Amino acid sequence: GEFTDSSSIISRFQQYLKINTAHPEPNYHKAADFIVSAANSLSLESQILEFAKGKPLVLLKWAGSDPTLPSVLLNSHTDVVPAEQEKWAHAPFDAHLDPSSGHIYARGSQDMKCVGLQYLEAIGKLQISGYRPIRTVYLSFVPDEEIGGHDGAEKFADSEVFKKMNVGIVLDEGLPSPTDNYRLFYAEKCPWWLVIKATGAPGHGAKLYDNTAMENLLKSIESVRRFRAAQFDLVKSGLKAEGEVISVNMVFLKAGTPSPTGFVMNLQPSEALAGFDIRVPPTADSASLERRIAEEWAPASRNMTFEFKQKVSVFDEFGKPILTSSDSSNPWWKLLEKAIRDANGKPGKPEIFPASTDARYFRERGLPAIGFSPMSNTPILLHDHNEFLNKDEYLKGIDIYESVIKAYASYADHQKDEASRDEL
Ligand SMILES: CSCC[C@H](NC=O)C(=O)O
Ligand SMILES: [Zn+2]
Ligand SMILES: [Zn+2]
Repeated sequence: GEFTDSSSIISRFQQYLKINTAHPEPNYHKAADFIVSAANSLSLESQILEFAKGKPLVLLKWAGSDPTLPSVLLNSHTDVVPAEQEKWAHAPFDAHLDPSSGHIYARGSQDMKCVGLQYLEAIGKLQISGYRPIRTVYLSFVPDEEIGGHDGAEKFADSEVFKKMNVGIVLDEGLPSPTDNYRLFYAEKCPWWLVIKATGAPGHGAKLYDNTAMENLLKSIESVRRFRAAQFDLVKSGLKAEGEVISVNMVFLKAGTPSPTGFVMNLQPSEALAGFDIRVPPTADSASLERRIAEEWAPASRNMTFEFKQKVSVFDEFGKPILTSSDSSNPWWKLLEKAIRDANGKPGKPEIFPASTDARYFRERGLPAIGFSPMSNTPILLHDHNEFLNKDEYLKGIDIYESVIKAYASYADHQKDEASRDEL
């Protein structure tokens, strides 16, 4: 039919990609209208929630036959990161389909407009096949993820509406895989955004003396670099996965005395700052990292101070690391793996997501949440220039979700489900 032929499916994806929802001025209303009209054509119940003004969240519902069972939530964010238009081969909001490769170039093609629309396309296919869900399936299209999710998923997960939904399992974004595996994430690293500041004696640019701000800062930077290299070596040697090590990258340097032509060259400044994006896995020894920061990276003994611009705890309110179990205590994990295999895909090993997603707001509340974006044989281009997804890979992802949504919405082992929620 017209709805399920692959050229209509691809052109709907392109339409969604063409809506410019890049920060700092995302066109959220246009995206919300697009989603609501797609939902109408599938006869899904829809509502727009505005937890923060100008930031609509679209919530869709596909009612199940047994409303007493905990529901399935399929989450995706509608916002995307900005793109440097001139540096792309094809404009980031043209959704250009390259006829020879089949790649669709657009900001959001991997992160994560693909997933949001694949959920809907999969539901459309299931409806046409005559399938009726037992569990209720909800879809949330949330704003704000790329700037922290505080006005999106965080407020949503905190809301009365959310409580009434009685969610039992959440699916959210993952990462592409360059191999034919599909990557699955049970946890994510926590962002610690650190600014260290060195102070020291100012003086003549020609003079050698101790305790300058620059020297004090450089000693810290050397120490951070050694730590970074050691963590990275663990990954390079294959001893640890990317998700298991602490990442630290210097993201800014600020020092010097400005002059009309640049900087004063013969004056050693009395202050110097550096910023670091640190990501801490929930499995890491975060207490020892805290000591390292206070004792080695910003020691008061070297005239240094530090401040966190953001410091997300790796622990929940009971002091337990925030993660979703991927063993037999979590039936959703096995179901997902099996559903992927049933659709001829290969599930990978459980991993820790290297950056942050909205999944943490659901995991924090004790809900199982799995990060999964069905993109295999695809380079990782999130936040990069020329982000693309191949059209066949997109279509394959819809088949995968058809299998996954059917498995989840049909899963009716009530007792087992309750047991696994208690354990989590
Ligand atoms: C911590 S708020 C920013 C969230 C962002 N998420 C995806 O890239 C990230 O930098 O991981
Ligand atoms: Zn994302
Ligand atoms: Zn992102």
